[in-house]
Amino acid sequence: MIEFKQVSKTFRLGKREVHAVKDVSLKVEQGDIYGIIGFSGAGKSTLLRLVNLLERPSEGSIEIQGVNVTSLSAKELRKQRRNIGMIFQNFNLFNSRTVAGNIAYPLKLAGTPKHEINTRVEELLRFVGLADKAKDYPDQLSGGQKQRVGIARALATNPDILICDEATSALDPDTTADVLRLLRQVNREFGITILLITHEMEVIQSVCTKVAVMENGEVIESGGVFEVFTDPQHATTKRFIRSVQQDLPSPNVLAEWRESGGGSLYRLQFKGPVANEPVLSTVTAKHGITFNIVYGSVRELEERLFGNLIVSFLGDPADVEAAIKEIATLTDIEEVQEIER
Ligand SMILES: Nc1ncnc2c1ncn2[C@@H]1O[C@H](COP(=O)(O)OP(=O)(O)OP(=O)(O)O)[C@@H](O)[C@H]1O
Repeated sequence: MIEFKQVSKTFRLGKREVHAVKDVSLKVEQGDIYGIIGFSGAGKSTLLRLVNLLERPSEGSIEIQGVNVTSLSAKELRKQRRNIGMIFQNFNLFNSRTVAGNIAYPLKLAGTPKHEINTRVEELLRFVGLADKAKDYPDQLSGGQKQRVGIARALATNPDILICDEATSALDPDTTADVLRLLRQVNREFGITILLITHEMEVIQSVCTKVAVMENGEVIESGGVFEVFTDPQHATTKRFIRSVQQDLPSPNVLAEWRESGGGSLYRLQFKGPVANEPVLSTVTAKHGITFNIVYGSVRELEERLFGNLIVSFLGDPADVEAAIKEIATLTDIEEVQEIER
């Protein structure tokens, strides 16, 4: 659907070169909600501008639906752009036009007949839940409503791809959740492929199917959201995941536990169906030991369960060791060493 092939983008600032994107190869499949996450300056916006055809790569190529867009003529580019809807952090609505006028704008540009525009605008207003706001102006709307107008406008020309540039960064958590739900609906009902950039792991966790983590212009890790969340490889990815996942008690609680003579703590991770199985109780009972759950969380990612438990084992040390060995054959287990977060 969208394929980056060894794409680099270098900006020249006088004698200085800024390598905004370095050798990025990524494949966004049809129907994906693909999230690109990274800290400020990682190269996310530049990558979007390359898909959006606002920048040309210094090296490599980008294919959209099998077409190498790096070699298109100006006319072909305009046509291709109509197939890509875009929403923005600051909504980018025309304040002088009504809600209906904003949504109609891209259709007017495309030369759509007036009666068709009216029907389409009504349909889109209903879809985004703003049927009663057609005649309002953007200034009269909340942030979440403005972004709904942005989404309706982006969908007006029936694009195959929707690009979201930090689309929820200016919204509060509840409104963010509403807008993300709407994006999921756009993806499911219309089969639109979504490519989004964000610096918030919550967004990736709640809506994306795939994720790429960027740092210093490079993609340092990518894959299915469940896989990346449950088995992150890179320190930066782990940092992002920690921002949404309370997977350890606070340092104070851990210190208190150790000071009160609490034994070694182990972290168990359960992924997918095994999360439902009583691994701990079965194995500890078999070895004649007991366990204490000190901390725990179970979350759902991409409709799969992912559990994280911090436990201590009580019993004869040899039995505890044997039980831990057996648990390790069934799921991930490691001793909790660190107190620092
Ligand atoms: N037009 C430009 N000219 C020169 N340098 C640029 C240009 N656009 C981006 N850069 C540089 O490229 C690097 C990547 O910037 P980019 O905006 O893509 O990062 P980002 O991950 O989107 O960051 P943010 O989240 O802050 O928007 C930065 O060092 C930035 O200063």
